[in-house]
Amino acid sequence: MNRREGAMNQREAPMTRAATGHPVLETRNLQKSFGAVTAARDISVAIESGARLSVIGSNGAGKTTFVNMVTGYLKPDEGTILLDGEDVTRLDPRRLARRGIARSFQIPQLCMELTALENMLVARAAAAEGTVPFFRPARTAEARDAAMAVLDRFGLADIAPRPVSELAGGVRKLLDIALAMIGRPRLLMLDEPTSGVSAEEKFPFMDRIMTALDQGGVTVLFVEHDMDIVGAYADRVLAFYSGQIIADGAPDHVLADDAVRRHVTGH
Ligand SMILES: Nc1ncnc2c1ncn2[C@@H]1O[C@H](COP(=O)(O)OP(=O)(O)OP(=O)(O)O)[C@@H](O)[C@H]1O
Repeated sequence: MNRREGAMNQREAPMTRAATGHPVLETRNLQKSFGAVTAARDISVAIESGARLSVIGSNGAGKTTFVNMVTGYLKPDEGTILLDGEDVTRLDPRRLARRGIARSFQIPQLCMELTALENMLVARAAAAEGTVPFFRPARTAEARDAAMAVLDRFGLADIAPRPVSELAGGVRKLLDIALAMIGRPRLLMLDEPTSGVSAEEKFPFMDRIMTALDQGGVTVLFVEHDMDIVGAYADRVLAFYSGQIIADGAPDHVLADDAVRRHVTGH
């Protein structure tokens, strides 16, 4: 059974993966404005361990603002962020990364001149030390083995010695996610993982990512505009509109919601 068939079955019995306990992440009444624009209004949500949660919404709905607040790139004006029950609202991205929140970006954040493996070693040292030691990537055999194990999980072992500048866009995206996994995060945020991936490639691409992430035992939150991908790979969907969550639940339920059809999917 591939991931897509698995996801179909999950939709009949949504959230089965989520039955493992307390929320990894909880936000309470998050508020953020930019001048007259309210980008987050009273965002309260609990994300359970093991979830595959997709964040959807049209342009400007507040998805990135939410992800940026949870990963420490933006400070909320009001509200609280709890990681495993601990208040982390004021922590910066580096400290949050060390506490187990990792993210990938729509445009991969990689060092082009370094090889894939060297990028992994820099990321590993950064995860361990909390700084980005460009001139001191982790070089022990243990660090190398750990980096190769993560590359292997993503099917990237063969490109380990190649400079990132030589790699295709899709491979760079995979490497960026592998990089985020090197610190063994508890929660991984993916920003539009399939953007720029062709229609034929997007399902195999997501299968590869999700299989690798399943092995890593990480809770995943992904921002996504492609509803086929959302329907196939999420077990829960948060729909944003105008800085608010307008629907939250299993994909079938959220994608059939009238307000979501009106404001998000455009049906
Ligand atoms: N740094 C900023 N300064 C001013 N306004 C901002 C800033 N960041 C976001 N906004 C505004 O906040 C609102 C929410 O933006 P946000 O980027 O969170 O939406 P989004 O759902 O991620 O959209 P997209 O899908 O286009 O990335 C928008 O009106 C946006 O213009």
